[in-house]
Amino acid sequence: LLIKLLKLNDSSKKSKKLRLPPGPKPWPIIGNLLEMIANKPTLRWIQNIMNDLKTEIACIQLGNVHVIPVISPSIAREILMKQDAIFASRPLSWSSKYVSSGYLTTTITPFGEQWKKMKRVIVEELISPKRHQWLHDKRMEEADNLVHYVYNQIKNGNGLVDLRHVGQHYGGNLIRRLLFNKRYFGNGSEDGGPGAEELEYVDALLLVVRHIYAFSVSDYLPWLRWFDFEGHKKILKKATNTIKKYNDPIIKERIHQWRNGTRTHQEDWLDVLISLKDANNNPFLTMEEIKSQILEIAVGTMDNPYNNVEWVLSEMLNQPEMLQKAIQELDIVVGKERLVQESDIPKLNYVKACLREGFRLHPIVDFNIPHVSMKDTIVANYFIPKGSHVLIRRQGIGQNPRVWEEPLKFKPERHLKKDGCNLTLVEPNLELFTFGIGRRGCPAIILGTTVTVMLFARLVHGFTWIPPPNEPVIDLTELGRDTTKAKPLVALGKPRLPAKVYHQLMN
Ligand code: HEM
Repeated sequence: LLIKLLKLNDSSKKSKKLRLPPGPKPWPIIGNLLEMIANKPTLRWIQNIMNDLKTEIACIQLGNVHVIPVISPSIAREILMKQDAIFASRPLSWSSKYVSSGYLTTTITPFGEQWKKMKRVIVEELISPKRHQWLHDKRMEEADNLVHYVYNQIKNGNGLVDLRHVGQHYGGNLIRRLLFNKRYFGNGSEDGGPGAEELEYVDALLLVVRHIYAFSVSDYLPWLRWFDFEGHKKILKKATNTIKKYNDPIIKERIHQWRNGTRTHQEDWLDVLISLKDANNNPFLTMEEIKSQILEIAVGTMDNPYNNVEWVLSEMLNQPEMLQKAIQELDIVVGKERLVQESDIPKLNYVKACLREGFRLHPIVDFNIPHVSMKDTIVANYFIPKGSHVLIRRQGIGQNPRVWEEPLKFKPERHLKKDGCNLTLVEPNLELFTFGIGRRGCPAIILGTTVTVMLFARLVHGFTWIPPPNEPVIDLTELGRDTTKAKPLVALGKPRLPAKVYHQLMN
């Protein structure tokens, strides 16, 4: 025991010699929380601190938590590749516990057996290449509905289309199709658009995304956990309950159908989750696990594709020669007699270069999901205490002037490889941050890529887009509190393929 204590003392002396990354001087107990409260939005406050200190890694103390924002690819690699095992946990917070029904899920669940169990289920059972193939027709159904809906909106209106709305509901439709094999919870809408239920559902999913890691004071001072100063808990409770209001009766009914033998054939992810068995042939997942994992998947798949496509189209409407290049590629690969198919994706390198550029310049949130250090460690010669929350800043990395030439310019060409081989949205060097890497990296690279490319390619190949008359140059201002576009992208659309291509969708 004595030797152990001496060793511990020695290593703690060593680590104390090392400094924490630079950051504002913290107050006792509360750290920099007062500054955080006084400098909303927190994202901009943290960006300003790093800019003022000219640092690529910082330390901001919120209560007793060291928050470590990072904008350097090499430091990100040190954290997510070299020391991946140390940084493989997630924060404990009221919000993540509530949304995951007590950490029963994958993405927001801290490192441990439950996370391992659920991640294995996702990787092996829901998104394996074989399962991806199995779900192909369902994805195509929603890709067709996307074109059908936009076509109807143009035909029945003045040609103006809210492309944020379209992208969000394509994401919502797709995830409901994969999870529950349905587009509508209620009667839906004949033109292919959302009904009142889907509008409520998608709004609730987006509210959860926005508030789950929203820097609530009570998450950093556990003795204040009963308070809800910012109102985040109220919003999260309401949004989570709205999602459950739609999901849970379907899940309950389906479990009942499998148990009483009225359902025997798997059609979607929900059937797969219910049918999993343990070594004794008992259900592998409890009803609570299925409910919370389904909620998390719905939340986690919503935001990236629509945000990426909205920004990329906005940038390209302001630089029509780029839009023309993408259309040219699509016309060469696909022609004008049919719609884009998933099998075209490997050949659409310019299209993928545009989407990569969107992920570099305009990721939906600057902060990646926090990674928590499970022991004291050293990164970039700085001391990182156990329990620190590392926030890889996706936009900080993507716009880092040390890494990218003219970092604020939208230039898809920078991603094109000379050998013309199949470009992907992945960045193994972390010089941009799309799916992450390592133990906590996104397991759904194929699905995420497919959804994003299909949304963009179908919109650009199926329709001609120009800015609306009242906004000849698309306003590229970001919302203050996060990196989404301040104003939804509305553009003037016109079908560009022969009428029969759209009419086939109506039959
Ligand atoms: C374009 C679409 C998508 C993008 C850009 C994306 C990006 C990300 C990112 C950045 C992370 C966090 C990585 C980290 O913590 O270091 C993540 C985690 C995750 N994503 Fe995705 N994602 C996408 C789509 C999806 C889809 C469709 C699913 C469906 C199953 C999914 C499932 C997950 C899961 C389960 C995790 C958590 C992994 C863990 O904590 O172990 N993602 N994703």
